[in-house]
Amino acid sequence: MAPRKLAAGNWKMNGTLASLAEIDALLADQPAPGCEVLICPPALLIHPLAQRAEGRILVGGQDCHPAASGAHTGDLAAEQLRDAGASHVILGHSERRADHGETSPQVAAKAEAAHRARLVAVICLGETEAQRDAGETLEIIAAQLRDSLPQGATAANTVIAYEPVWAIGTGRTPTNDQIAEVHALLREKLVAALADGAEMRLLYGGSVKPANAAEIFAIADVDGALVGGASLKAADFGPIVAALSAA
Ligand SMILES: O=C[C@H](O)COP(=O)(O)O
Repeated sequence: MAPRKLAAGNWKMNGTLASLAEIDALLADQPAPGCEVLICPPALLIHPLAQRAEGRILVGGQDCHPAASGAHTGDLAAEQLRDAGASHVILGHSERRADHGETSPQVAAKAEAAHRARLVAVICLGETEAQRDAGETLEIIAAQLRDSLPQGATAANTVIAYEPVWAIGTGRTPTNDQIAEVHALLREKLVAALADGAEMRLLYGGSVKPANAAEIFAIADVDGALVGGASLKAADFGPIVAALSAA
């Protein structure tokens, strides 16, 4: 069974080679954290980060193409991420759904490609503010989960991240009850759909900071976080990793 707790950092389109010093600082402060730590940097930094981390943290991509190779200018195959040192790949982030028009069936196809390359797929779901205001959150999340989950998903090869679009990079977070409600729905749907659905890890993402991490990690069925802005600096991500280790 996969270790339960996962602190994942999504650097998005931020960072250069010099930024890898933040990982040195993180590991110097917490050489053996009590949870898995995953950093998903821009693709160009996957290989140098994996070499530098020497297995002490996990490294992931932020997207992959559904095909294993071919004429797809500018895209990256899951096999190439794996070859560079990645073990995970984030898929279906709301920024890719918005910026690149990714649909849930496309996310499922990418996740199947990730699994073929032996990558763990971190599949992101989340409602917009308008959808929440309209009372559609649970319906939207259920539909995204149903359509984004690939054939062959297991607790070992797939992680689900709930990221309300309106909480990403805004400093706003849902209430604990709102997070608990969505995670309970995800758990119920996963248990119904998969033999090991009770074990699949559910991350919360959206304005997770050192100040709110412990409170969020205490919520039922929150097995970790997908952290954006606060994953860029060891001074911010370190306390989040520590809070999850202690949860
Ligand atoms: O993938 C990470 C999420 O988009 C959260 O980003 P944030 O922590 O900057 O709000």
